[in-house]
Amino acid sequence: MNAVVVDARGAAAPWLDEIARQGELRWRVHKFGGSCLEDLEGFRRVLDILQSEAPVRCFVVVSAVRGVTDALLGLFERARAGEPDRAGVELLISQHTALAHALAPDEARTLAAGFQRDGEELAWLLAQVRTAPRGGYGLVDRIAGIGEYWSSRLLVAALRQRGVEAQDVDARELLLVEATQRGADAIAWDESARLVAAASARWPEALIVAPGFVARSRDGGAATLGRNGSDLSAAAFARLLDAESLTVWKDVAGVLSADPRLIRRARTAPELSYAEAEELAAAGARVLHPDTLRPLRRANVPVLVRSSRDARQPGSRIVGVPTGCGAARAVTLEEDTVSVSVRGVAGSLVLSALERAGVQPRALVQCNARRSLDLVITAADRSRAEPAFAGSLGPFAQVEWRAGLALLRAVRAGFGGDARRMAALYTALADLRVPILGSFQDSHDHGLSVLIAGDHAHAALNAVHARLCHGTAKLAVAVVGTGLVGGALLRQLQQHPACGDDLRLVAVANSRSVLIDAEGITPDTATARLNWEGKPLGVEAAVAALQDSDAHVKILIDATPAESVARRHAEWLAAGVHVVSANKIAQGTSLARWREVRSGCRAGKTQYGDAATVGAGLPVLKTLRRLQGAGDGLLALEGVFSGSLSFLFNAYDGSRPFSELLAEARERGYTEPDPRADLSGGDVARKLLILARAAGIAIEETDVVVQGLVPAELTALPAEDFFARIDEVDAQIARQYAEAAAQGKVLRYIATLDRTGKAQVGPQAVRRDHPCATLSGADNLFVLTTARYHERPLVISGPGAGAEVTAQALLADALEIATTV
Ligand SMILES: NC(=O)C1=CN([C@@H]2O[C@H](COP(=O)(O)OP(=O)(O)OC[C@H]3O[C@@H](n4cnc5c(N)ncnc54)[C@H](O)[C@@H]3O)[C@@H](O)[C@H]2O)C=CC1
Ligand SMILES: N[C@@H](CC=O)C(=O)O
Repeated sequence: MNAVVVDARGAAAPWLDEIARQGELRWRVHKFGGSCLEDLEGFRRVLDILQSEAPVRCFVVVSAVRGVTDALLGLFERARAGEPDRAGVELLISQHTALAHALAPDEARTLAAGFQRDGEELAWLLAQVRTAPRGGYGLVDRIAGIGEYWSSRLLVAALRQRGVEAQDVDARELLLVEATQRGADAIAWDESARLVAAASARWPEALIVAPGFVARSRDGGAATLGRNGSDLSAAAFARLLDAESLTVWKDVAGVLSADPRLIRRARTAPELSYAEAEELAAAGARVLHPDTLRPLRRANVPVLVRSSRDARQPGSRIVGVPTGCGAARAVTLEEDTVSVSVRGVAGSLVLSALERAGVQPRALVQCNARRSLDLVITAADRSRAEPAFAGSLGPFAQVEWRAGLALLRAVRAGFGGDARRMAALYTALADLRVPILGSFQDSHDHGLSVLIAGDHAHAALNAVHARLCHGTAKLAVAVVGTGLVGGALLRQLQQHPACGDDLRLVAVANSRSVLIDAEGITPDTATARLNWEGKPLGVEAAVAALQDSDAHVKILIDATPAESVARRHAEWLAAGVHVVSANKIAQGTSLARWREVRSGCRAGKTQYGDAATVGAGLPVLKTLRRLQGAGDGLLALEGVFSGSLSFLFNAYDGSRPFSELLAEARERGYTEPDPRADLSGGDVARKLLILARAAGIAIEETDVVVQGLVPAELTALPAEDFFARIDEVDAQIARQYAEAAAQGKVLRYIATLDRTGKAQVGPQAVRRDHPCATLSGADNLFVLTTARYHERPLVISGPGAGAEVTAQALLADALEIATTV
């Protein structure tokens, strides 16, 4: 079956039919720059990447080995100066021969012989340079392109050595260029398309490798595509092959949100539009040349920019309509600029004067009504612009210059129309007390530029980048525990609209490993990445990641049952990290530990989110605290505080063993990781202690009378042995149930507390119409009698266990802290 090919260019493109006839599989084009092929290790990384691509149809475009094109141009210049450098030629031959021996021993001799032959030809060409017409420049394309041929041959041989079917093709037989044009405009698209279609019909189902940078001019001579020409070659092949994608492999992780030399925390922009990427390129970001993007944009071929040094990273994706969060894709800074304000003449006159002087304005605002034009040019261009104005603007023009400025640009489509984003930019500058001397929205609305004094430039870039590109960095979160509750939390985080923007997940940990990513972890991928990339660093590493983060609010979420994690809560709180916990140990064990948490909060001016620890997020603690705050003291508290025990006793009627119901409660995620924590009454006792202390009743663990359901001899057994003897629990429950039934009652696991601190938890036989007897599922019940809720108590009831409700309590606590800090 033939693939249906739609010509995204909207023009007739007969060659596409030919490509389509060759089968359903679309090509993926890969481009490896010299930085990827810098040495043996670089080649090996490239080979690994390509091996993992099979069996997709790959068309690979390669640059010369790093430094080789410059070396060839150096040889050319020395030849022009009459200093032929035979040793330089030999050096290149031996460099490539060594690579051949290491990468493809089976074909090394043939490759070496080829390099030697080409080397002889190179030496001959260099010898002709001095006497050749046009100062030898007619030969430079033949000389400069040799490196690409050599690296493509090396790569093919190395692939074959690894058993990958590969074939090299000569790009000079496929890409035709007009000598009079430059960049993408130079490519003779229709003729090149016919050549590619005809050649590709003969290509086997193999990986094809072509040298980048080189092409053929219409007169049949060798041509090259200029500096960074390999990127353009790859873009041209991607368009001509109607490729599924073009991946440009570099030594950086993608398109960065700022110049990494200025912003240490510059991060990879996950997605950009072609226009945004072009805007960045025009603003000087060394990503992809706009010439590379233009043909792809027209053909709508997605471009991936990835690092061959870390092929696991997804890199940046450049597409027609990007999605994703983040207020700006990137922030750029042009230093050494000057502003010029011209009044009293038509703007068109000013612009043509600049054009004649060869000066490209970096930003401009025209006000027709006031016949004024404000524009920004580079300081270097001023020496050409000033005389041009003097000669052509006439006597009425008022020209005002201001030097020592910098142009800071936030790149993102629609930025200038989004009040929230603009406000974020202005606020970042206002916080630094940096005056905005002018603001310029580009005509295509791909971003907004502001003009500031040059001496503020770096601080301003930092602040704007932190505010716009790092999410708003309002809230950084570390999640410890990725089990039932932690897993549900990660899913909820993924769905939350603030995620990735205002809220950044910087660390995830479980009992085995920790994953840190200051740029933000996509919650969806967190567990997979933790398993794959995590390191056994301990929870402290997650806390350090929070502390390193530039977010305004840093929150550690504890979704573990671990004592070792709970033990550190107070310390982290004191160090400025807010803690949100489902883990009840820090507040529900000794009074001293509860007090440490309180003093941690005071010392670090931090908050402790504990809604999940009682009633799985039912608004019990919050209500109790509000009553306390208003002077309404607790007189008594009674109810069912365990979701799992509620479920067990609501369902138990003697027809199924208690242990069978326990298995179901575990399956539903109601029990503690070790269900004996529930059956022993320990979990309920912890909740009672947390509630009592929140109500100002400072009782100790030993003050709670606990009657459990686990026979004493089973409490200390390893879990496996306990489950092997679970029928002993069944027998005990069956007995207690029968005794209660004989009195016309049912069993419920009830907690009680009075204002004197008398506290107990345990099974009770209650009448069938008792409020605790009328619950269903895993519902909890909290009956609060207070000074003001005296005649009729305040009752809170609802699901008291389960991963989803518990996770939402954690998330809600974290968001509440973020908004109240
Ligand atoms: N299941 C429920 O309905 C509710 C549970 N909770 C509490 O939530 C917490 C988690 O419960 P589940 O998710 O059911 O447990 P789980 O056993 O499914 O998951 C526990 C997670 O914590 C990690 N962990 C254990 N020790 C650790 C350590 N020392 N350092 C780092 N990570 C460690 C484990 O690797 C695992 O990822 C418990 O404290 C539980 O009491 C609170 C309210 C309701
Ligand atoms: N295991 C607990 C879960 C919530 O804390 C319970 O059963 O209530």
